[in-house]
Amino acid sequence: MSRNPATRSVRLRRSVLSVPAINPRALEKTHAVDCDAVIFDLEDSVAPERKAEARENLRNFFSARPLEGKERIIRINDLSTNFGLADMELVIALNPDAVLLPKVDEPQDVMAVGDLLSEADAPEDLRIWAMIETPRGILNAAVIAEAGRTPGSRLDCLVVGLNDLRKETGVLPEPGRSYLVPWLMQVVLAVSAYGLDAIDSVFNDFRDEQGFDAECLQGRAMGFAGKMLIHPAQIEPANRHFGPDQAAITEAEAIISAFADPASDGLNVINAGGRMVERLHLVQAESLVHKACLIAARQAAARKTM
Ligand SMILES: CC(C)(COP(=O)(O)OP(=O)(O)OC[C@H]1O[C@@H](n2cnc3c(N)ncnc32)[C@H](O)[C@@H]1OP(=O)(O)O)[C@@H](O)C(=O)NCCC(=O)NCCSC(=O)C[C@H](O)C(=O)O
Ligand SMILES: [Mg+2]
Repeated sequence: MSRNPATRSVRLRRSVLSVPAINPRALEKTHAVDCDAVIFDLEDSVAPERKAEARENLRNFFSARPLEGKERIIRINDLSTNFGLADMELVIALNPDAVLLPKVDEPQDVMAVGDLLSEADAPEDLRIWAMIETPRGILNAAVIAEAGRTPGSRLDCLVVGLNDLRKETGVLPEPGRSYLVPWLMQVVLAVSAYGLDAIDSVFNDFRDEQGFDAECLQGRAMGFAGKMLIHPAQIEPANRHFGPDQAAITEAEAIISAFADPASDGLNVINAGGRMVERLHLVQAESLVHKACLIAARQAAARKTM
């Protein structure tokens, strides 16, 4: 059985901003910025001797006021470290939308966290995201994503981490990511096979607007749902590049109207202005228009709170 990406429930994950949990000022900024999701990082952006302080910051942040209209994800330290279990206790106490596991090598890494959540009776809608950023993680991307299909699995999203992957493999940073594209596509293929989302890696040089634009365009063309970000300046371009543009919305609406025409009743394929359009394109068009509606609703809600 194959699952068409267009039939998955549509989530907005164009811009996924990482915020070091050690930085209360940056945490506070997440209320005002227009990203779709926030990753509260307890892992690599927090020094070992400050992990407890970072957890305390997150407790204070979550208890102060709810973060409206954005997915909330906590990135923990690997369970094999001295910090992983304390991070999981915090996740269970704070009940974010998801927990992000770093350096996932194999499906068992995801299952171990799933078991901890179930033993703690964590709500079913507390999902698991997995960072794919090790050579074994790339090699196992398909079996990791497949684990998301086992009954009761909470796996929802894979996030590529190219800093770690470059460190492990020796691939050098270069525009176009030519040596990395095959591995990135392996992740996209894996999520497409098992109905998950894939988020493209961070782009470190947050002042390089042109470089960031090019990488967003590439990530979008490869099939990523969005991009992990490190700086608020990256949010607007990520939203623009990973959201449907007006031309795509107009085209999708035309496909929906063409199939709604009684003349299309009983037809699986029609001529839409000289182009073959099938019902599979209708499904894609409906999904795109739904996404556009979600974005419009978010913008309207944001205007209300201004
Ligand atoms: C990279 C930074 C350390 C730069 O910070 P800074 O020098 O403070 O930048 P600016 O002066 O331009 O900041 C302007 C204001 O914006 C706020 N800010 C900056 N970044 C963020 C953020 N991510 N979220 C919220 N707010 C942010 C600053 O506080 C300034 O505010 P104000 O002082 O009021 O003017 C910094 O951007 C940063 O720490 N970024 C995130 C780093 C991070 O999360 N790292 C972990 C994720 S990366 C990753 O996962 C790699 C992956 O694992 C892999 O292997 O590839
Ligand atoms: Mg990493």
